[in-house]
Amino acid sequence: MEGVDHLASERSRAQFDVEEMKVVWAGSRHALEVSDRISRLVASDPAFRKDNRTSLSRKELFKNTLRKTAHAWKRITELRLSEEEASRLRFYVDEPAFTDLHWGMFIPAIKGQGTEEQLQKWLPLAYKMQIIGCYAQTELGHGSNVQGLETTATFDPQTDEFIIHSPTLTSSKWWPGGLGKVSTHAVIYARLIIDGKDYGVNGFIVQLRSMDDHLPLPGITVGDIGMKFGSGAYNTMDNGVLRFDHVRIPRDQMLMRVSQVTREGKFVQSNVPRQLVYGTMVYVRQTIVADASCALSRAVCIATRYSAVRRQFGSQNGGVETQVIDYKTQQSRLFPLLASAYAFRFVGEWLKWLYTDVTQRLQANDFSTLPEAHACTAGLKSLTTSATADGIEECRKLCGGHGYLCSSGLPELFAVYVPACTYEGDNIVLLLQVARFLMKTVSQLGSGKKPVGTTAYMGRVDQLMQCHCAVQRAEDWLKPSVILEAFEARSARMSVACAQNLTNFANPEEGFLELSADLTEAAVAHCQLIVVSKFIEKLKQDIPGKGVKEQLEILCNIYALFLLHKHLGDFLKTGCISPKQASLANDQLRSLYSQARPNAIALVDAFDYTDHFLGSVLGRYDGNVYPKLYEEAWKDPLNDSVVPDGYQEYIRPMLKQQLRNARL
Ligand SMILES: CCCCCCCC/C=C\CCC/C=C/C(=O)SCCNC(=O)CCNC(=O)[C@H](O)C(C)(C)COP(=O)(O)OP(=O)(O)OC[C@H]1O[C@@H](n2cnc3c(N)ncnc32)[C@H](O)[C@@H]1OP(=O)(O)O
Ligand SMILES: Cc1cc2nc3c(=O)[nH]c(=O)nc-3n(C[C@H](O)[C@H](O)[C@H](O)COP(=O)(O)OP(=O)(O)OC[C@H]3O[C@@H](n4cnc5c(N)ncnc54)[C@H](O)[C@@H]3O)c2cc1C
Repeated sequence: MEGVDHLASERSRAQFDVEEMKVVWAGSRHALEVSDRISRLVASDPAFRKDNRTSLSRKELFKNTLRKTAHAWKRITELRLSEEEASRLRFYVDEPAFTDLHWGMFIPAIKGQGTEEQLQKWLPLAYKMQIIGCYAQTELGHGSNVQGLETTATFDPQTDEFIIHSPTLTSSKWWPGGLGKVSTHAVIYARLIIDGKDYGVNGFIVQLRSMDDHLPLPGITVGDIGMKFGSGAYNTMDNGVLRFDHVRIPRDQMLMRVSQVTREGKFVQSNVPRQLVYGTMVYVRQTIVADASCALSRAVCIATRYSAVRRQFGSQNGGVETQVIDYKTQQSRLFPLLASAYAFRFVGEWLKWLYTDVTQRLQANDFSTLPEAHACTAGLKSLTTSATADGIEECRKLCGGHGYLCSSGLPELFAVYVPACTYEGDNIVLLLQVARFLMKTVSQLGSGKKPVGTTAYMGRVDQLMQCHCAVQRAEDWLKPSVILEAFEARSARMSVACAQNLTNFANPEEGFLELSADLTEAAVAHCQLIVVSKFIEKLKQDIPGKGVKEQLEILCNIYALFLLHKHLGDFLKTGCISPKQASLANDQLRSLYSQARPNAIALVDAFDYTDHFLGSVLGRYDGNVYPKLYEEAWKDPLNDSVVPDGYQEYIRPMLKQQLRNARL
């Protein structure tokens, strides 16, 4: 029935103030106001319609994206939206586009690695979109191994230029989003060669296309790399291929904050660490963690609403059947994902703070927290994107058969999201970076250098190697100190075990390769500890609103105990908890699911997603699923005609043949 809220009774069961929870989710009252206003603006604009994406051809899809991005830019300028509002608008338009890379990587790369003069020259053009840029680092032959990039930038002292060249097929730039068909400029990464000497990989601004007719400039070959996973999905993006044939750029187009090349061709290293060349990746990894909570919460919102609408079995005396959300198995799959969405939100907030802090320190030439910022952004990007990709797929299964329909919104969400496990650093490669950081931390424990920040707990390693979990009753698992100690002990013991195993190898690098699977598990344990501890820290804040803090406490405990249950092997093997304590944790978890149940719909309402953004018949706010699913099916282009195209050509002759055979 149109206009009826089928989930009203669910909403009336909520034991907390949903409006206040919306503020917590958004981060502040101001952020909620902006987000709410902009999401409605997008939802009410027919130009941002997105329900036809899966039936468009690649060319139509791409042109449609160009139209939407142009319209979005028009609205941003007409309404004089602030940077915050404009970024929310792009978010709610919900279509991967070249603008993500222009605003998300090209501009940050110039900001982070350019000199003051370079910022003055390039940023105004980029901010007004008078140039459009992308981030061209990865090549056909190398992505993870940035030091293995082959593109060269050779300094020519005669002309005061760099000659950018792709010496091999594998040196072709491959993957950069926005490169294939749109970008006029790119920040490219190439080996700096002066007088035959290789100074490693640096960033350069290169113009790719003519500002008059958009044709590639001389010496440049550029195009799209082809269709990607899923229909619609990430195919709105023109991931590209790019080759240079001795393309000349002025010397001042090398990004020179980290190192400089003088007019005489002298290489000068600033007093900033070389790793700052990788700075844009640190920035983007941090935004990807925040984005993980958005993608996961979206899938969870769909699966939770649908689980409350869907009924199967359990009818007594002809009464209504059981809502599938009331099955404990459904709860044990769904509620940890709901809790994870909140956990990732808060760790994302914290990571943003850490990033801002490290940026301010870098400006004051304090580089001391850079290794930790790198380890945290790399590790949390890996942890949250892997969990989110798996979580979206689990939500699809939680919706049964209907979850497999594009109209559920889940297949496209999954297809758009999964590459997050690969881009901005393959998730395993990033965990190995965390593992290196942990092994370094452990190796320095006796040296008097006290671990700080997220590894501060390692400073109590002696105690953590000995401690015994104090849990005697299931309720003991609700104490934050008990949870923290278990996670700290598990992480410390796994790292120490790896460090000890490494000493069995004469060559530490060989040992690192041999033990790399164990090392990634230690890294995961450390990253999960960070997420759990940041959730617990969040709960120490003053959180207004009836019942809001209580609900968050329930979710925090679900998140921690679910992880404990999932990684029981780690906790038992390291002797952090006993089998009896593991079973008490499981009892507590079941009880927490029951406490979360009446609040589940309100907890997903707190994400404040419009139906337009969710793009899901199953996740509709009003729960009016069946008539809309039915309606949606008839909109499929296959249903444009009753008898399909191809009947005369293929079906009819086959049927006739069968008829003839039968008569024989
Ligand atoms: C609508 C919502 C929008 C949300 C957000 C939108 C933004 C757009 C988002 C998505 C669109 C997709 C865009 C995708 C873009 C890309 O994929 S760009 C390409 C990204 N590529 C990678 O991530 C490559 C991964 N590889 C690396 O990062 C590195 O090469 C490496 C794996 C770290 C290894 O590097 P290397 O071999 O050079 O280094 P090591 O020898 O291991 O380490 C040397 C020391 O340096 C330290 N280090 C390494 N990296 C960093 C860093 N980034 N910062 C600081 N320090 C770093 C490392 O720890 C070593 O330190 P040590 O010597 O003290 O041990
Ligand atoms: C949708 C999408 C958008 C992208 N956008 C951009 C962009 O805008 N700009 C850009 O420059 N790039 C972009 N990329 C490229 C992306 O950053 C790389 O694909 C990514 O960094 C992974 O590198 P790779 O492809 O070389 O993987 P590989 O490193 O070749 O990975 C292959 C396998 O090898 C494993 N492996 C690799 N090294 C190790 C190791 N040391 N130890 C153990 N296992 C290892 C990995 O775990 C993986 O299983 C994009 C990629 C995708 C999919």
